[in-house]
Amino acid sequence: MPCMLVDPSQKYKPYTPLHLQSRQWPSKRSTVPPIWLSTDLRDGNQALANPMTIEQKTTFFQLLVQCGYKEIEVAYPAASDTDFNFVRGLIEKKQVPDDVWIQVLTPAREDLITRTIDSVAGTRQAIIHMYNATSPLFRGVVFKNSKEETIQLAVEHTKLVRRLTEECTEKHGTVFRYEYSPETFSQTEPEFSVEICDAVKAAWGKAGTDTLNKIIFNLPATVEIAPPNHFADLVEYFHTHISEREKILISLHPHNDRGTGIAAAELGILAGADRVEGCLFGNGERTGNVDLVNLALNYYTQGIHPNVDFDDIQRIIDIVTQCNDLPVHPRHPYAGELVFTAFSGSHQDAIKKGFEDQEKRHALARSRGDGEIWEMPYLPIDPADLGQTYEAVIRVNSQSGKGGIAYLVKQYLQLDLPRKMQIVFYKVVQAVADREAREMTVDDITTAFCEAYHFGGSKYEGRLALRSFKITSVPNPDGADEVRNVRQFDGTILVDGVLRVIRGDGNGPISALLHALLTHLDVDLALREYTVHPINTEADQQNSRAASFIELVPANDRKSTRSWWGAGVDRDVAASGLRAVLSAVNSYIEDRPLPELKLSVGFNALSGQSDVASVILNSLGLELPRRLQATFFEVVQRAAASSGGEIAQDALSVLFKETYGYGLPPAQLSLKSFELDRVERGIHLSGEFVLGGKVETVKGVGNGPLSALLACLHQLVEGALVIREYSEHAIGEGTEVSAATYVELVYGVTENERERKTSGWGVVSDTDITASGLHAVVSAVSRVGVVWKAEA
Ligand SMILES: CC(=O)SCCNC(=O)CCNC(=O)[C@H](O)C(C)(C)COP(=O)(O)OP(=O)(O)OC[C@H]1O[C@@H](n2cnc3c(N)ncnc32)[C@H](O)[C@@H]1OP(=O)(O)O
Ligand SMILES: CC(C)C(=O)C(=O)O
Repeated sequence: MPCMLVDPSQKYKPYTPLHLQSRQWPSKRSTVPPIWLSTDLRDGNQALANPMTIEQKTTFFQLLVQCGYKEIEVAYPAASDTDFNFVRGLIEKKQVPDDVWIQVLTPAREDLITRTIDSVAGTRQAIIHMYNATSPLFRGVVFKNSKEETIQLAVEHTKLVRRLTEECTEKHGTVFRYEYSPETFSQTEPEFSVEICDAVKAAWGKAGTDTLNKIIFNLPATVEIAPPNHFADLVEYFHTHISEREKILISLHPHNDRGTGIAAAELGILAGADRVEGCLFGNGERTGNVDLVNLALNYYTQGIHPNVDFDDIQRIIDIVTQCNDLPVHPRHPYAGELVFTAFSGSHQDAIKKGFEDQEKRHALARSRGDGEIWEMPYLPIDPADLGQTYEAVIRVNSQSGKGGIAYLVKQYLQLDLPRKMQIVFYKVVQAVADREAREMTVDDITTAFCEAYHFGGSKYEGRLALRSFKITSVPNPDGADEVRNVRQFDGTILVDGVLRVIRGDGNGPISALLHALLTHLDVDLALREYTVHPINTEADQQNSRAASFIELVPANDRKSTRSWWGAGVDRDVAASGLRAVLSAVNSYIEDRPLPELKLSVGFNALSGQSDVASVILNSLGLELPRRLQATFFEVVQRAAASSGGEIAQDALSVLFKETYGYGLPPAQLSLKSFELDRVERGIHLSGEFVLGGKVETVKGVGNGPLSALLACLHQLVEGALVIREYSEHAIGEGTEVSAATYVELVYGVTENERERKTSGWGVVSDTDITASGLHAVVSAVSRVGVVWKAEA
């Protein structure tokens, strides 16, 4: 059986509109906040299944004071000992700040008025609030009173309030103000509301024009029975018809039966009200009292400070809910846990764009000394103003789009993804969201990003990872201008856990790396899009880094619909681009096998040199400089030719050691010990050299240790020794670290009147970097065929 009536007019009467002549409120604006009264501890409390304990009421009272409420209805003291004792406790424990007025409610009954006034005796200042219902239904059904009897009830008891408060002032010094509520105002004939309030004012007899002497007429929408415009009409009627308006504060007390309590209050204020009574988050009878937080923040978002603070709204929610045991709805205006959250794609996209635009707008405004105006799609207030973070602003589920996901990547990884990459990554997240059928947390999204793009450290490294690299600029072989110089990439990358030395040329670092990947790993990709942005520049110049994003396509199909994106971050811009390339290449290669090292004679010289260098790197930890790679490669080729065209990896490191005496006992000449001293002309070196088993002490001066050593050596050899190339790098980590040094020596000597020039390498590693360099030079001397002075 259906419950709802086919014709509800048979059961429900519509409200009676008020034909207000030339109403003013529709075209007014509210530019100052009203006086606030919190009735949480009275109207809010009386609506709870379990009214608050004294302890809870005290906590709540302190919170209201902290928020800045200056008028607080603390109880219906005649209702219970708890309420009475709570009021006494506040007073006796001096918990009421001097600038706060406590208010207490009483019906128009002598015994209850007496007890109510007794409850506040001795406090510095209090508002006595008396009410009686005035509408026809209450007059007829509840009180069975005529209009005159209703007025008489109010008038007589107002006189009683006056007498008792005056006695109390005399006895205890308490200052009183008086508030009268024609309860059920919203259902009372407007003329009768005015008539009874005029009579109450006359009975009170001492309303004045100073704010503190004004009588407060509180107009409740005890039950909200009509749209808010009707309520505004009733208020404007009262405002324009009550006598001595200047001696009156019009207060509103909206309830929310139709869900328009906020609107009723706002329109009522336009219609002439000065004050609003309500509760935090709208607690109160039935659907609640008007929500003071909502109302105040509506002012705030108009640029008007409401004179109350909700700096840490979560703390306020926590205290309120602990006290009244009522949850705040997740969609509650300003306060719900979801109100600053967008799940849907188009909202997220707009918010992301809004933040980006606002950042620029605010920077410009700051530079001009202008205000930083908040203008944000879908967010009428800055969550930060309420102590909320932006963390929850964007949350991702199956309704979300690329914009929201990109926002989170930007927030949490500081990466501003290019639009096309956003679309690609969106599909990655969507796939996870669909698979898991749940909301994606920030952690899910950042992890998905790190996994997809092998981003964020060794945990997410792909099959290829950059270890070290050098970019050198060499003149263009065509002899073109400097700008068009060729860039050479020499680097070490980890390939499936094995170090590989790779090298390539291009017109920039990225194309040089792509060339190296083609040469060594058969990866034939070209660059289609490349963007880079700084990270952290403003906040922390020291730690600023570059983020690069790269799209690669098959080299032979630049318009390909298939492409691979990569991201890389590094302090060095070039390195960030190179990391991004490897990130994209990792996606491209997936599980496919990669070419192995080629150690057979006749193979491509470029990859051959690097492959040989890779073996030396993996076996001995030495990163050979490019010229040494070339020299040693020739040695390897000769050795391989004489052993059937191939050379084993083990044999290769033995060959290297033998060729350069690396790690072997010194040959002809060695440096047994040395001392370095700073002298006026530079560095003085005194060395004990062992030459052909004989120890000789030789001294030399140079502008550094190496030139001082050469000065010593020139005392032992005929001709001249010149260092052509010198490089070094660390081997190992932490306390195990040592230095590897590579020195290429050129030796020139005149023999039989003809000049002979030879060159040779010395390679040494030592825990002392200076010793490593000196020993490398001495080692090289043994490989350039010097003529010893003794021999000459
Ligand atoms: C719209 C509002 O929120 S108004 C505030 C409502 N809040 C509360 O009622 C909470 C506190 N109330 C109470 O604890 C109790 O109702 C008390 C202590 C005030 C009175 O309790 P009781 O004496 O048992 O009376 P009861 O609760 O039945 O109240 C109804 C009586 O008060 C009368 N009454 C109701 N409102 C008023 C009023 N504003 N002025 C005078 N009399 C009133 C009723 O006509 C009825 O009288 P009757 O017994 O002669 O028929
Ligand atoms: C006592 C009055 C103001 C009241 O609480 C109401 O009408 O809701």
